[in-house]
Amino acid sequence: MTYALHTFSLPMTTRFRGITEREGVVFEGAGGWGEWSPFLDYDTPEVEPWLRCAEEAAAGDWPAPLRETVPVNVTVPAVGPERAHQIVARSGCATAKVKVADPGQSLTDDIARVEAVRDALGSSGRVRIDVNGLWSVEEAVAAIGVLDRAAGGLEYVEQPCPTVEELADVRRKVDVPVAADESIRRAADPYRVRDLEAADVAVLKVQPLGGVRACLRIAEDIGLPCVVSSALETSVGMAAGVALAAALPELPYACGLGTVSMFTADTAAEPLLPSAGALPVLSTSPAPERLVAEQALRATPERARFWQQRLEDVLAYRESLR
Ligand SMILES: O=C(O)CCC(=O)C1=CC=C[C@@H](O)[C@@H]1C(=O)O
Ligand SMILES: [Mg+2]
Repeated sequence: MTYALHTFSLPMTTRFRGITEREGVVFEGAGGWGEWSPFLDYDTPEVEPWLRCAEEAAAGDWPAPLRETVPVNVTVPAVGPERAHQIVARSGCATAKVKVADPGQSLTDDIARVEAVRDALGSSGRVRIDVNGLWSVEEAVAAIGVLDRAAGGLEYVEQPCPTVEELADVRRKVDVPVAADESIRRAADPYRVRDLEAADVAVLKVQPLGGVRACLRIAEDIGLPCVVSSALETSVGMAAGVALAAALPELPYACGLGTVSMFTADTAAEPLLPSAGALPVLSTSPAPERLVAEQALRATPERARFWQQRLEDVLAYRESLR
């Protein structure tokens, strides 16, 4: 496969995961476009499966979908309650995922955000929280009870603590279901989560786990309900997550794939944004027409060189494994 990289750099509307500018590349293959956008803090072996996901998309090698649309949650960053209310009310989604335990904020801030989200969703909506592994077991047990009451019932708590062992411990101590996200990054991780009975729900991200087909196999093997979440892809990469969600035999929860709205612009001319809380399923990724046409979306030549080097490092790493 040859790789003619188009490097993008897109400002985010709100700081998220410490990121204000999202960088990555897209390239075209025989069957469509793929996006490769591993976060900058990941090293070469870690970003190799991310490339496999992009190659699968560019080859046009996705399994047949079982549904035409995929329900998504609105993602609420660690913002104040008024802004949180506004984000949820405007989203059209019936499920909200609320970031909590953000560094520099208190449990009181989280309570206010979760209450505002419940108010915006109404009693029939679902509220889940994402801790990104920032609590100890003791903190988790105390905070989950408080936030469950503030939310009028939580659907689940995502990654309350950093380790799989701690997740298992929390899961035994609280009634709210536990979802594993950061505990599932490499291909072997989901099996550990299953074996230690550490979670009720598995969060699958197509890029870190090596693509749609790889994730389908994992989902089948671990036998846990799965939520497909984004790794903050642009629409080109988001389509791969949607393809996985569309091909999973069971999809009991809304997916975390509604994040294209967190960018000020998108690679595709028609961004993959939810309508009435759901995304359309596409047979291939949308073409990055805007990125190709608009200089403003492209990264500087220096950043483009960085991504070219990053790709060469991964290809050399693959060779070293053969
Ligand atoms: O799940 C969602 O609603 C959106 C995706 C999302 O929250 C994330 C995407 C990328 C990096 C992560 O820090 C973050 C997450 O923790 O789930
Ligand atoms: Mg998460």
